[in-house]
Amino acid sequence: MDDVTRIHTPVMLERCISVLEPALERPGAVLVDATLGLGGHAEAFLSRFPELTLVGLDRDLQALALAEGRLKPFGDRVHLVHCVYDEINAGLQKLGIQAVDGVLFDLGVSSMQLDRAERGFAYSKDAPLDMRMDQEAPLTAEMILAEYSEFDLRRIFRDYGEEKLADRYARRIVQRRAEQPLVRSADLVDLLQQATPAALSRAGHPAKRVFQALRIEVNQELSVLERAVPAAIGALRVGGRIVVMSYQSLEDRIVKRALQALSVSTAPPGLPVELPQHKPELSLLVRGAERATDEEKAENPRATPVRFRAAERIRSAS
Ligand SMILES: C[S@@+](CC[C@H](N)C(=O)[O-])C[C@H]1O[C@@H](n2cnc3c(N)ncnc32)[C@H](O)[C@@H]1O
Repeated sequence: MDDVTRIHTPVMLERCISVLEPALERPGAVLVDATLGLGGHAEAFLSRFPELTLVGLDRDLQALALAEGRLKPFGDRVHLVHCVYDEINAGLQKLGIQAVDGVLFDLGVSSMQLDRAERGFAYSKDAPLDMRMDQEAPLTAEMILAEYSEFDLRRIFRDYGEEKLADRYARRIVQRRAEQPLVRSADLVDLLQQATPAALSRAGHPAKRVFQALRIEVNQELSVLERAVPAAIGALRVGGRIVVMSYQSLEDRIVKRALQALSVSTAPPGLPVELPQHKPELSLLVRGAERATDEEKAENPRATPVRFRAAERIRSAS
């Protein structure tokens, strides 16, 4: 087993188990781990529910290879699929599975992706500007920095990084690439540090938000998530449950909207009562977004920003 799988502690594991448990006790239950990563959550679920079948999705081939080794002891109870999670239904169809009892999303990058410098996700490690979760995907961070217009760079830094200095950083990148391309993360970090006024350099690392924005753009994370949550809900049988853990507000906003949209009656107010009403398909299991306990945050700093949302499917699509 690779070292990275041994040191990884799954975020809010006991909470995930307690929320999904009522749905997974059914004989023949199927859980989709839509963000398999290193298989930490998956391994715990397979151990806790001896009859459970697990379908693990990931767009990262290295993650799938590591998880495959870790989950080998569970034999044919495990099915791994290399795909983007909005392709959940195609993945299930290939396996001949019509509906599932639970879906778990633990969004973002894995500790392995951050730790392996060559993947280019960490601004603290010099590496090629890659940032692809799927090593077969066509777009890298280097290509974005070389090819996007100043307007588009500013837009992604502002919209995906919530970066106040988006204008300044986009302008500097365009000036710099006219002389020399940006190919390594250290080149970009240097440029951002030099472009940050001293008064602002105390408000966190200047590269943090730009790296987040580039990663989101490279992997089209937000548009994929917008499609994936409704698709996952569509795959749940009635009584099935979904848990989503997000690590930044842009993702959490998408998850919140997707769950809320299906948990309220969608009939516009003021319509005569005899008209057919769209009844809610989901019941929210958590009020707002739950956070990790102080104890868990102290033990596992990755849990600090997590926002946990969950819902149960109470009706099939109308
Ligand atoms: C935070 S890690 C999951 C860790 C996992 N829960 C564990 O306990 O080991 C997130 C994983 O989701 C994968 N991922 C992120 N976005 C994805 C997407 N759109 N489709 C498929 N996998 C995705 C990443 O490649 C990464 O391996």
